[in-house]
Amino acid sequence: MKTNYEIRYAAHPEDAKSYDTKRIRRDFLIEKVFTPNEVNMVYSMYDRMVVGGAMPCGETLKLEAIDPLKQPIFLRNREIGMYNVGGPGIVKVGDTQFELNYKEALYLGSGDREVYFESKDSNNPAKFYFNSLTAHRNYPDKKVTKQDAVVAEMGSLEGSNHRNINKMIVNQVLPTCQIQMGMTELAPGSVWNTMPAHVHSRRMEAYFYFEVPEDQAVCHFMGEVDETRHIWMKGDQAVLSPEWSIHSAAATHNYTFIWGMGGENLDYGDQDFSAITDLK
Ligand SMILES: O=C[C@H](O)[C@@H](O)CC(=O)C(=O)O
Ligand SMILES: [Zn+2]
Repeated sequence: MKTNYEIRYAAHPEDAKSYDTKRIRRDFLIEKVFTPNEVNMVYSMYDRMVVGGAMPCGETLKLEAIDPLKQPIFLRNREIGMYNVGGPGIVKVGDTQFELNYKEALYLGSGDREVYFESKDSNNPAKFYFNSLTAHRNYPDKKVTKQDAVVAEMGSLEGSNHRNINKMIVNQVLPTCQIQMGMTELAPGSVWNTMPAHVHSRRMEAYFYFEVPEDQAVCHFMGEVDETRHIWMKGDQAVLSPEWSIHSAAATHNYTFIWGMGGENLDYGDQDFSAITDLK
């Protein structure tokens, strides 16, 4: 197995205004989340969230304590939330193991346990997408499925944004230090997420898009309300959303995405919305 990581620094919104396409993509887009038998991580300076993916194809992959942590064990000072977006998989943590099927989630609290990822069938590999944030106390590990979710049905087909927001690793379901994660599924015919758009300067966020057909694309919008930019994305890619940025997308097909947040509070509803007609 191999672990790859990179550090991403945070940007001032005044500076980000002048970024060209290449720079926006380099700083915010995470193109390669999954590579067979590798663990990929981006250590972001936005609330020190680590965004990554593990795709075991016959090998057992370890969640290694990458150098920027300066810790011997990944979970020593961190909690992690993850989703399996591939075939049936197993996550081993200490003496316990969790079976995660498609779209099932797992929260692991901080503490000195090693984490290993496995697939049940290397021909149909599991793909674990994860977000990790610093944590200064332990909360119990918990597998979370859609049955446990707090579901918000939003939008309409007429508005091209009919979707279910499945709030899964959130404070109504289980205690966490910082992380709040969920999965939003768009109905066929709907392509817009998070419109009207919002910001929450109390929390940063990461989006991971999947269930996007190979020949289709997602146009993710970011930036300040009156200074937006876009990033064209494919399926199985993630994007960082600074605390000053909107985060919304339209695609050429319906899709599903996983959102994860960290920062000042655990209040999902603490969002500052802007009128659709105020976007520039
Ligand atoms: O702060 C919350 C996040 O941006 C998402 O949960 C929004 C979302 O899934 C949607 O409206 O489709
Ligand atoms: Zn948000």
